[in-house]
Amino acid sequence: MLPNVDPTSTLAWKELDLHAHEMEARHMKDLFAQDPQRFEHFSQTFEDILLDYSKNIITQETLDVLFRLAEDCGVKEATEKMFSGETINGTEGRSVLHVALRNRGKGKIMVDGEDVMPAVHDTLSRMRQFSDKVITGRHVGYTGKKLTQVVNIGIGGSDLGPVMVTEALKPYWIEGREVYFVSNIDGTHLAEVLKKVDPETTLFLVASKTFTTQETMTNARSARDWFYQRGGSEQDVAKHFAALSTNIAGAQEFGIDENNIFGFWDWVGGRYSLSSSIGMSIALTVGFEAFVELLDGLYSMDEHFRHAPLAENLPAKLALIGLWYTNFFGAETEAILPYDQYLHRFPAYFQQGNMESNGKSVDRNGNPVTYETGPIIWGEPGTNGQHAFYQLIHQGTRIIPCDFIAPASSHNPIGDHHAILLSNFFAQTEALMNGKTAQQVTAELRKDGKTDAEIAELVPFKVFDGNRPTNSILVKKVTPYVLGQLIAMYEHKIFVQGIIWNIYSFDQWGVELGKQLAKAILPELSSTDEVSGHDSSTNGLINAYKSWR
Ligand SMILES: O=P(O)(O)OC[C@H]1O[C@](O)(CO)[C@@H](O)[C@@H]1O
Repeated sequence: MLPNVDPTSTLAWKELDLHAHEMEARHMKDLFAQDPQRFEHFSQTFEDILLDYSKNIITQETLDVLFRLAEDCGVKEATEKMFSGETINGTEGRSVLHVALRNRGKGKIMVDGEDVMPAVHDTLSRMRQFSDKVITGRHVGYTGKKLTQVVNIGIGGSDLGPVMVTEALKPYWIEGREVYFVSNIDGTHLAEVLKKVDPETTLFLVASKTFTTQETMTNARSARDWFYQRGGSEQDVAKHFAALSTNIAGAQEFGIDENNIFGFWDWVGGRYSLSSSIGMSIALTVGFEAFVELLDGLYSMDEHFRHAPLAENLPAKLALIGLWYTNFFGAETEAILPYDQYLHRFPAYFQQGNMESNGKSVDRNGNPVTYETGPIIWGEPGTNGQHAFYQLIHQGTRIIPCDFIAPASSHNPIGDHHAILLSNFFAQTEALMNGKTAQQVTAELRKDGKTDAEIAELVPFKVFDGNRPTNSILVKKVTPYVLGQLIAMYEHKIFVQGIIWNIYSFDQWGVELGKQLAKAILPELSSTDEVSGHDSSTNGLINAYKSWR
């Protein structure tokens, strides 16, 4: 059982409430002026990752009380429970053990009295054999050609992780390999991918934890039909289709050869599954060695998270700083802004990771929470975002804490591109923190030869209040290892926040209602009768669709 503490009942929460009122009146500029060593005091390096959290509206006192809140809510105790396989996913009665998938240590991890590590190692070794065979051409297609194209069919956690990682690790792709992803039920997604691949050289991965997800199964069946229409036979499915799933029977029923079924376990949440067999598309694209480096990175951050005290714990710090704004400053959203084109799906990946985990309004006792929980997560790579939505971050009415992420070294050191990119990163966080005063604006306008009247008119529009919080995450280079560390850092951030908010972070009941209703509506779309059983808006939309199609 997880600790069960209403965070608002703790002294720390009450102190934070009062302290936030004081801090609202402070400007980060002054905090920097008062402490010339603020960067040293509010930054931490872990291996090749530097987290600078000095540009936040915090003092050491803020952090101390936040750490106390985490202690009072049992974060450390809960962490141990997760790592030791306790049933912490209360509403589904499951352990939460994505950390076992990348446990590179020798320790056992027990679930219901059984060590899960032998099965994890066994699956990894089957994945290694299979990916090696496909890459080297020892597993070939039905006409004897090498399978150089991979199409991963999956959605949500069975798609976003592999998409994000394969994109992030593009510089590590094995030459000649191609990977495509089909997730949306919109036939366009599948059709456009199928235009690019050749049935003789394509390996389809049906990635679904449950092997029942409507979108995935529909896409998989259509892909198999396409394969048949282009000369593949039922026997050939064994060469061209593999399944990544906990539902072995379902995969067999689909016709997938048991040698091509790579299982995982119900204690792996979909959105935490990229290091399970769901990562097969990653291994097939960058090779198994690089996949193992990714696992090593995940493991190193898991170990750091598990053992470092809260005051030296990167995921815990990110979690607490985020919670500070969500619960005490009214922040509704958080932006993740990678200054690395390869990381362009990182925000989308953690949009699911965070919002599906902590988008909850009932606590672990089943009572409505009286405080805000998971923020809205969004983001785009810099510098594109600068020319799109940064205006609102700088001068809008809302506070939007932002994480800026960048590598010091680019995989593509063309001319001065990387220096320009990083100058923008540094400039943005500086501008968001410092802002620009009316005096500064006035002086600039005067220099430009504006009259006093013009200056008076323009100043209000050109002032930046600043005091907009950012975390800067600078890494040496985005390698598979560092990427693994970044992923685990954000995963554990989500975990810490969920524990403090006293919610269950590893279920997702909120996605069920829409699925149920869609199933009920589907037959109504093909009937000729006018639909009248819904509210007038839903009836009206369905009937308009039927008359227009
Ligand atoms: O891997 P599956 O079982 O197809 O599920 C896909 C996704 O659907 C969800 O259950 C939400 O609808 C996610 O949690 C999951 O990642």
